[in-house]
Amino acid sequence: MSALRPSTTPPTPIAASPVQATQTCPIRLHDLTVAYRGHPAVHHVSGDFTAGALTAIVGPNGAGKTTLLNAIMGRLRPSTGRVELAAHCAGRIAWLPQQAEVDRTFPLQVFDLVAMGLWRQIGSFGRLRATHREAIVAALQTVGLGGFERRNIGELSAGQFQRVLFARTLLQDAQVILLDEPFNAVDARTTDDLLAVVQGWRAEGRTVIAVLHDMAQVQAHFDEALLLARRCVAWGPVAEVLQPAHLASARHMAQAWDDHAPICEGTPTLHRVEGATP
Ligand SMILES: Nc1ncnc2c1ncn2[C@@H]1O[C@H](COP(=O)(O)OP(=O)(O)OP(=O)(O)O)[C@@H](O)[C@H]1O
Repeated sequence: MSALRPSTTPPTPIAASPVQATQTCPIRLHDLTVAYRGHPAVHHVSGDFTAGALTAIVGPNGAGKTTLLNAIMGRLRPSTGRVELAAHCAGRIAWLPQQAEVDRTFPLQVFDLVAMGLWRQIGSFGRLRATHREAIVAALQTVGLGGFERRNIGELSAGQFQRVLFARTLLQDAQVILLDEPFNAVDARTTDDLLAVVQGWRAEGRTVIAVLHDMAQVQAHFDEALLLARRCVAWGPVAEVLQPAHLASARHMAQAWDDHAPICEGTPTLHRVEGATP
């Protein structure tokens, strides 16, 4: 078994496949409401995600952040409104769920899990060629896990497993990458390494949308923020969204929540701050 520790292996970039540069909005929300058993978790949200930008979705616990990601992925059906995906994004959205959603008892080796990122290229019955194997090894090296190929995923620490999921995402060659609390329960070194991967996606023109709780992280690394408290409190450049008044408003809305509220309780709200640039 390899004795390599990820924290001693600096990430090294692999040759990224080029992303078609486009300014077309990849995802547009049209008055989107998503409810569970009639109770809205995301309520009347409209706006565009900026192409090629890093957007953080922030807000209190229960604000609807994961629900919104699930709606974008098509895993939840809107009650009203819709999610519009640009044509160039069809089938090219990667999704990295919260670790708690992944069953790590499944007997699977790191190499095979990362190889799943090539599914779009290879298909269900395709065979891995030498170039695919090289790409898998390179992706693992990029996330600091060179030598971990034959480890069982159940043997990895939370941080190591998150690196593996990032390696799989690297191979997906997605136009849009959705990350749900990607740095939860991982240490500072791993977070820094994975943030470098995220910055690499940005440099390649990919659109990244991440649910985050660490506001300092958002301010330091992200271009835009969508502040949710079931409704959209503010959406635009990070510095404009993360103002004390907006954060207080989100906290107030969270405290005022009524879990038995009807599905439509007022006029739609939207505070997309204009002038955003990636
Ligand atoms: N499967 C479900 N069935 C019923 N209600 C749900 C379900 N999933 C989430 N909810 C409710 O929807 C609301 C939004 O949940 P969601 O997980 O989207 O919030 P979040 O902003 O991601 O929260 P956190 O920061 O705590 O992860 C919450 O009130 C939650 O209880």
